[in-house]
Amino acid sequence: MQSYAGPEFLKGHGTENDFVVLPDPRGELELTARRVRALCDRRRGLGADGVLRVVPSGLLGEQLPADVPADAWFMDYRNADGSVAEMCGNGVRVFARYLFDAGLVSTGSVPVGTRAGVRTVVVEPDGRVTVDMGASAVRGHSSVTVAGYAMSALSVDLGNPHLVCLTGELSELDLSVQPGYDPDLFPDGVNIEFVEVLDEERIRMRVHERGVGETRSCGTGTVAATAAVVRAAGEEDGSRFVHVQGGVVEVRVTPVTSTLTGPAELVARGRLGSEWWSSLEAEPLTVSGVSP
Ligand SMILES: N[C@@H](CCC[C@H](N)C(=O)O)C(=O)O
Repeated sequence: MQSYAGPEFLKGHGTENDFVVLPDPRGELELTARRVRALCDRRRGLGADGVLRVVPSGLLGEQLPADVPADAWFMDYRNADGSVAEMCGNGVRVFARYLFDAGLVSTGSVPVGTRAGVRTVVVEPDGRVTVDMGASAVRGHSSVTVAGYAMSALSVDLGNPHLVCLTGELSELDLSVQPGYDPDLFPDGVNIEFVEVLDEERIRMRVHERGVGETRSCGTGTVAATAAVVRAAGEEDGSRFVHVQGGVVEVRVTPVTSTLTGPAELVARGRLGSEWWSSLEAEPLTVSGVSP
């Protein structure tokens, strides 16, 4: 019989970009790609776009970026396909919500370690959560193909890679398949944003995330999109409300940094089935490179 004494989990989201949060204060969880895929499976698991392991930076078991202190909490982020990513803008806001709610940090701003370096997060008086995302680095132009139609794209780095396409009406885009991109430029994959300018203050965005597929929001993607739109408008810095399928976030970009503000909620907490979790311990054998 299944006993529910496995690892603790929480479920949360930021504008419907959803995550399983796994508290791991002693750095004991063995979070394999198989376990991540099982947790994120929307039929056989809890269902999520990604997993956020909450671990002290010093216990991560990986080389830390130079600016991450060993005593900061670290967001060990994984995409739904089990791949590791450097940063997640919605994830880090949900992560900070967990730290505050669990009493692991007190009020004020909290530094969170990520593979892209430290990101500082603040809970606003209205309950929204803001993260300082650092500078958005524009790398140059490339192209993206959707259903055989090629569009020009701007490469923007937020610690993780993005290609932003400024396009028109978004509702007809079929993002159920991976859009084409230049694999020589992005050998590890890329997040791809499609952006429609609504007016001087508002943009609409859809996104195909690396390691996930189409999601209802992507925090780093909203910052990349705003950076591209502000640049196209000939501005040095600027703010936009970014309308995604899961809600609205507010983004500000300047030449030296950027901020992302929006809702971040936790909706459930529980324990994983111990037998289920243990059954996922060993990676299954792969046949011709295909994992069962
Ligand atoms: N949803 C995220 C981005 C998650 C990582 C991304 N899929 C990648 O592989 O870089 C966000 O809110 O930023």
